[in-house]
Amino acid sequence: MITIQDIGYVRSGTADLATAVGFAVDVVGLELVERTADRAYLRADNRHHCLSFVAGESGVLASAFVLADEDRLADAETELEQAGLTVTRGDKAAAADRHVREFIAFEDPFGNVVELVVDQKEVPTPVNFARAAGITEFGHLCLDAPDVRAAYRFWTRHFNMKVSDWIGDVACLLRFDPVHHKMAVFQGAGPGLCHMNFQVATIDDVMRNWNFLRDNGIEIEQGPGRHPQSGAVFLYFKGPEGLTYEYSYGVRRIEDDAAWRVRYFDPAEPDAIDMWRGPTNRCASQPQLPGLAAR
Ligand SMILES: O=C(O)c1cccc(O)c1O
Ligand SMILES: [Fe+2]
Repeated sequence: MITIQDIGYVRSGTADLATAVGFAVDVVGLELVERTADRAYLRADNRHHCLSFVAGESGVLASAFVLADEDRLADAETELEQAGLTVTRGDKAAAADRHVREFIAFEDPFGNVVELVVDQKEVPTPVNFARAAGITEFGHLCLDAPDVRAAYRFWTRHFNMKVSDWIGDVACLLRFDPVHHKMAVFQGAGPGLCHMNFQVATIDDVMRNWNFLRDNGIEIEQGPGRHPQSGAVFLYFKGPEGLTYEYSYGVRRIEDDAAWRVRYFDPAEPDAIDMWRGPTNRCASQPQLPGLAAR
């Protein structure tokens, strides 16, 4: 069993570094920590970064989770290899590029590249947010997979993940600490990053951000709404090259693990992911729950 302590970062390729960084800073509100000719690192909390852009082909390169130490990393490598996966060890330069001490990489059964890292650099300086979006932290990441049930089996068999809620067989919300989910899998045609989430401090931040995004002509994909699963008030919007961002406030915590009963929501219901039944504007690259076809 591989014990994940936290989510680490999303690493994304971009064909237009300046535009990707401009959006992450000026629109999302993240702090630009470091920028070179072909790299940019952005942060939302005390992690050195939770999002990095690499100049080149656009598209997600990896999603990272944090393990406790190098012995756990070695055990993870063994377990994944025994499960038949190909695992590669990052060399010193690659680790430095990720601001971690050590890492391994593998592809999940659907081709999502996952990195398991040890000692992600912590930056104690308060985050110098580019915009007062109210961000408190990198909240969760959501991967795509064609078979969400199989993804659930993979992530719960080899990792300390538990399902918190299902949305039919099209979405699975997973936890590894008291937060309702820091990882999710949504049905998609192939591998991919469905979205990355940032928690904001208040419901007012969600609504202020909504107005800010609309005033600036940003494509709102869905929300403001309230997820019936985590209870969070959310807003999805689209960044350059199809990267979907989510702000949310008020995610539920599951303090009594043993007492939690997994729930199974019907994706055909109009309130499957938004109890307010608000409009949606999701496009082909996004998971489209059957009940949410453009209304
Ligand atoms: O927060 C949630 O419950 C949630 C539900 C459906 C889809 C999501 O992205 C979520 O974050
Ligand atoms: Fe989400």
